[in-house]
Amino acid sequence: MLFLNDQFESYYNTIYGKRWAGLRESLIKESEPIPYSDGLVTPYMLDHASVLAALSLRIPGEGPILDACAAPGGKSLVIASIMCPQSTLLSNELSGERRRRLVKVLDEHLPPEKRERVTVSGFDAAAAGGKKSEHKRFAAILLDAPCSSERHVINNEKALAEWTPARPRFLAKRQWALLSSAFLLLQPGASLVYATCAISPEENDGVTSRLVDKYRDTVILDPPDFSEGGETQYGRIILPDLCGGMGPMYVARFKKAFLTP
Ligand SMILES: C[S@@+](CC[C@H](N)C(=O)[O-])C[C@H]1O[C@@H](n2cnc3c(N)ncnc32)[C@H](O)[C@@H]1O
Repeated sequence: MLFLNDQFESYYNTIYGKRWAGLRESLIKESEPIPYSDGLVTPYMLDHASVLAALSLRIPGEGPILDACAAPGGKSLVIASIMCPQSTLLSNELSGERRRRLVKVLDEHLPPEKRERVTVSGFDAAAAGGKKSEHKRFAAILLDAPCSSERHVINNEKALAEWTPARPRFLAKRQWALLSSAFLLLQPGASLVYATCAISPEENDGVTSRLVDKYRDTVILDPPDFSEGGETQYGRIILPDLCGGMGPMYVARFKKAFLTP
């Protein structure tokens, strides 16, 4: 079934030009998740682009890792499967209902020795940076932020009918609150990955550029290592039209510098 919204078409046509028709078609097709099974008790179905995003996080030798927006838990499983024995993972999710799903996913897929090092919490990750006591707490942070999710919107009649350009604008603001908060929670020298499944650059690079501008003395851009997709100004984006149906997935990676006195 093909749904249409003129504002949506015009917004993405302006951004992607001639590429939009093909990209649109690829977003309408169902994604094809594959079983991720490394270090898990039972495989979990994940889009390969999500695996690449989670694997982008530089895993510390020790210390607490935060998955700031974790439900339903696919990326937490990937991180838990590769984290070092001296590390713990805090899988955080604001929504109570989604948090219950997260716990179930972790319980079902992680072996006991990994599961006992993963804790689930439910704080507002956008507000956590406002607490000085939380600053520099984490040795690595994954922020897989709530986003435009155009692949969902384009396939959902109601969501598409309700779409206006205010949606990416609103979500970019929400992502900025989350990203700037996450940066404060990060230890000097630690790795931060900001990922979304949005194709709107107002989110993605638009949000990353605010971090780079605001913390220019302490943010170090650390582009992700994977080669899938294309480079953007600050990160990489995997789009389904040119990546065999994978994605969308935008990934930017940063390190926090040690400030010299
Ligand atoms: C893109 S989804 C995360 C997907 C997840 N990382 C995975 O791989 O399965 C974003 C999640 O962030 C949660 N969220 C939204 N705002 C939040 C906030 N302020 N603090 C914590 N979680 C939040 C949403 O409820 C949603 O479950």
